[in-house]
Amino acid sequence: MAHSQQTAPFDYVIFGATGDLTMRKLLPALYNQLRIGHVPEEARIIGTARSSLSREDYITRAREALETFLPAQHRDEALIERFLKKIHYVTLDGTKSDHNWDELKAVLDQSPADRIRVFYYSTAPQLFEAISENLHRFGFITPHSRVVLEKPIGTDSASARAINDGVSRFFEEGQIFRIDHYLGKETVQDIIALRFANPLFSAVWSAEHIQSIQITAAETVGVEGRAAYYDTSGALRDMIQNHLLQVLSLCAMEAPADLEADTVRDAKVNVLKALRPIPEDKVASETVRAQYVKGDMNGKPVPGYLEELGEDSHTETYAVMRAYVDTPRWKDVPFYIRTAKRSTKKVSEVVVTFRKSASALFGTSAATNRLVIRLQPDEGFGLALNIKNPSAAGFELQHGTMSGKFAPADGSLIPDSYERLMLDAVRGYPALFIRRDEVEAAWAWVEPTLKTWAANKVPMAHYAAGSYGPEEARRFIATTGDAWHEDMAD
Ligand SMILES: NC(=O)C1=CN([C@@H]2O[C@H](COP(=O)(O)OP(=O)(O)OC[C@H]3O[C@@H](n4cnc5c(N)ncnc54)[C@H](OP(=O)(O)O)[C@@H]3O)[C@@H](O)[C@H]2O)C=CC1
Ligand SMILES: O=C1O[C@H](COP(=O)(O)O)[C@@H](O)[C@H](O)[C@H]1O
Repeated sequence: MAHSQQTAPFDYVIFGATGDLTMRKLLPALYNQLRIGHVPEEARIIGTARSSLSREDYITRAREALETFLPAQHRDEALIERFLKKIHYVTLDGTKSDHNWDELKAVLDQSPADRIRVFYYSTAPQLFEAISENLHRFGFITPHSRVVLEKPIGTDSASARAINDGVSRFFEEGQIFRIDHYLGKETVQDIIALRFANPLFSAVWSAEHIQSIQITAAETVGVEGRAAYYDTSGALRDMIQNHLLQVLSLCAMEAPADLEADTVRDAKVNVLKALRPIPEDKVASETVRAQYVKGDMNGKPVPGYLEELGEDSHTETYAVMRAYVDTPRWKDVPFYIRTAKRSTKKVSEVVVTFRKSASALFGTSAATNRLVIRLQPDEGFGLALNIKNPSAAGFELQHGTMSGKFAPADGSLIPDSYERLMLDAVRGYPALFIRRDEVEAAWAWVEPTLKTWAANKVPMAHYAAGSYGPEEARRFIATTGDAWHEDMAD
């Protein structure tokens, strides 16, 4: 995935520029890239939304966002001023052809015709086709244009196909960049480095040596201000269909011949297509869904999901699925995929449990080797090993852990995933974006579970906010002889 850090001058046109995502992630990401010298002087950011705002009004909001969301060590008043000068704002309803497109044209026409244009759709996906159609109608889509699509790409296979078809009427697949911000995480890319740059792991990365793999993304937050979206989505659609299946495909893919975008994406989609289907009559035994009820977080009482929502709901805030990748490499190895809101602690990690040593030398005293790839926070890895207990009189084993940090060599902070992704879209570098067939294969696999859950054929379990999850999940993983990482001895 080596590529140049240099970026040509660009115009970044953000639809949804007044929204939460733009303020919290997109503007800080572009600022940081300017700070480290990856944004050329000519680059401009053109925010658009329906809200009627002057450029000054918008810049005031953008300044507040940077002051709120930039890490303190990155804030630099002079640089913030330089960044804000790049920003324009056009009041525009992207779905209406009789709106303010002339004003957007006037701003874009100030740049040369071959200027790279990135259209970032930070809006609900139902708007994507209409915005694309208007961009086409008014001649904004040039050969140097790309479009970035925010998640969710649909709520099931049919709606994902409709969104993809809608955008594809106006953009070539090579111009479409579907965001999965987990792929922009440096630590997620570390899965590739650990697996393929270390013979230590590549030699044992198969069913012969691996007993199971757990992939967890747990959060302490609830649904915050996004209840309206979340309640129509739920944990499976929000986290598993996209982020966690991407992590799974990086863990399970065959070695790609090179790190070109399509070679890696081919390898990933092969995994998604090899996922053993979970038919509707198996959903109850292969998945767990749950909702948090009131509990305690850091000693403070927090309400349950239904109380936060203010109404009844069958939306899950916790989801577990057991996946099998039906390839010779992964014969019958369970992959446990788990996500939770209002969990005990925030942690995203991959836990690889190796099979027990076959050597008779130490009897049953040798523990299993375990590799923990900590995606966030405390980014790094730990490898649990058996070593000799030096204080024992005879020959006794004890557990030792070899660990390392995923940290930039120059001591700087790990960049936020949006920094890498937003600039990769400018560079036209799609390796860390999801191809259409990946999105659709992922929906196809989760769909029977979604349907079965929607029909309430699987009981909704409950867990206290601030806990690791429901008791049902503990019983579930034990049925295949495993335990969750937090319940393990080491
Ligand atoms: N927030 C987050 O952390 C994440 C968000 N996402 C996704 O990103 C997208 C945006 O999320 P978020 O920022 O939270 O949502 P918000 O509701 O905060 O923002 C939506 C934005 O879209 C604009 N908008 C709505 N309708 C139109 C229209 N017809 N034409 C132009 N602009 C329009 C709104 O402005 P106005 O009303 O002024 O038009 C606003 O700027 C969603 O699809 C979300 O699922 C994905 C991952 C994380
Ligand atoms: O896409 C989403 O991701 C976040 C979690 O992202 P992370 O980088 O903090 O792990 C999640 O909170 C949100 O619900 C979901 O839409």
